[in-house]
Amino acid sequence: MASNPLTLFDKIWDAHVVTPEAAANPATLYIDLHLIHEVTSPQAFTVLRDRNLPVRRPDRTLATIDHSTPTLKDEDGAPLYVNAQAKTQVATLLANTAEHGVETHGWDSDNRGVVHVMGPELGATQPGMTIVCGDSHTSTHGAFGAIAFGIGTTQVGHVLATQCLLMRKPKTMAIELTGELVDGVTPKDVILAIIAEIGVGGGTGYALEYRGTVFEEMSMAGRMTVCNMSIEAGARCGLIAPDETTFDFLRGRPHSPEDFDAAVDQWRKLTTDEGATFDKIVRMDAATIRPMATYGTHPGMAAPIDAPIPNPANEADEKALSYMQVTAGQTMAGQRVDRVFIGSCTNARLEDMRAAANILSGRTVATSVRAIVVPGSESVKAAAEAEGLHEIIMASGAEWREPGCSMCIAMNGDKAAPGELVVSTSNRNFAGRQGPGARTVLASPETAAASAIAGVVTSVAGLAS
Ligand SMILES: CC(C)[C@H](C(=O)O)[C@@H](O)C(=O)O
Ligand code: SF4
Repeated sequence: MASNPLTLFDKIWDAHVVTPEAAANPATLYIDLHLIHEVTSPQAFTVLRDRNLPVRRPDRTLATIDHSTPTLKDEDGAPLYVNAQAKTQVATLLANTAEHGVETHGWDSDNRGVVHVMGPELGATQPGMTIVCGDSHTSTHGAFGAIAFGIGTTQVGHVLATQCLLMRKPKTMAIELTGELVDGVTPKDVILAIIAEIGVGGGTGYALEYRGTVFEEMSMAGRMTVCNMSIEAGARCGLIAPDETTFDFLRGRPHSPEDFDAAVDQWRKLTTDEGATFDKIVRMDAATIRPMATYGTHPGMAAPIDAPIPNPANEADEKALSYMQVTAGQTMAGQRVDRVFIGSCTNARLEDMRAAANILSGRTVATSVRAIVVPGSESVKAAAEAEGLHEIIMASGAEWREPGCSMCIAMNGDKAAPGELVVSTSNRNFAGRQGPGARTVLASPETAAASAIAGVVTSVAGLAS
């Protein structure tokens, strides 16, 4: 046992403290990587300009355009912006990053993508780092054993100017999954089950560490899906200790360390020491998890697809069920589907595209359903097309779009109509998230694809072959 056993979170935190926390003030934390996108950066750059400040470390800043970018182009290949505001946002980011010398993946980049898909693909996301972005799903990058969390626009300005952030140290919570997953249960089902168990506020004030064989055996894409939704449990961040799977993923990527083997030697130390204590431990049996779907208006309102929707616990739950047009005792299985969205920083990696294509292959999307498949990045799109996945997807009747946040946030032209039910692989099912009055059901790519075929919510197992 180490003399002073530490959690993974503590090790990374301690290595980045510039000035320690005191009763009166938070710690000053050094930030290794700052990811930026067009929605939360414009004001921050304006502040820099007003104060005549440069970007402190352009080399530790990486930009993309994703939220406001349309997923459709005109005949000449020009993006079909939904409105002038979206176009301006993108133009503003490109101008700001050009002025400050920040590496930017705009329309002309083969690596442009949703920020949380792109960072890892470039190898910019690495174990042991502190990573921030003006975006709540920055927790995704914790999949590599990094402390990664979302910040507000004011803080984006602080980091651009100083490469540091003021922050109080969160408490630590271990999420230990023991036992084996049942066949057909995906990482998305795992994280939806975890949030259903601990609640949308269950992680508030904590950094989560996902532990146990289930996560050790999970692919990087799966780990990113899990860590992505840590924020939906209220947690600041969520992380998984790096291992051979992590190192294999990062080897040879554009931003990976030059002396890779030396880096791996350091990264191997990034585990929670035996005997280290967490402020809280949650234990769950992996074998009890089933394919999940949400039935309400926050990600914690999730249940196995075939299980009865629970009785509302309070007025808010009642309102949520009424918004979703479902009643307690019904199952989500069998609910009529209008749209399917397979995409977002939760589930738009190559593995997710493969999972969707695998279900759609040789089948036809129900005539009553409009399904869109949106790769998370240009690299995912290219890799999927090289495998012919786009052809399988389009042959089923689903649309194959340009990379971006798309219908996850509906600020780019992709949205559902009032009352429509969308089975979505994204991470938020808040009222109106996918368009005013739209009803969102969060699920895995497998479930979303199966539901597109069936025309009703169904797990893959429930799909008549
Ligand atoms: C637009 C952005 C600030 C927002 C976030 O912080 O997460 C978005 O990405 C989301 O998923 O709701
Ligand atoms: S895909 Fe959705 S959750 Fe992810 S960054 Fe974009 S809007 Fe946010």
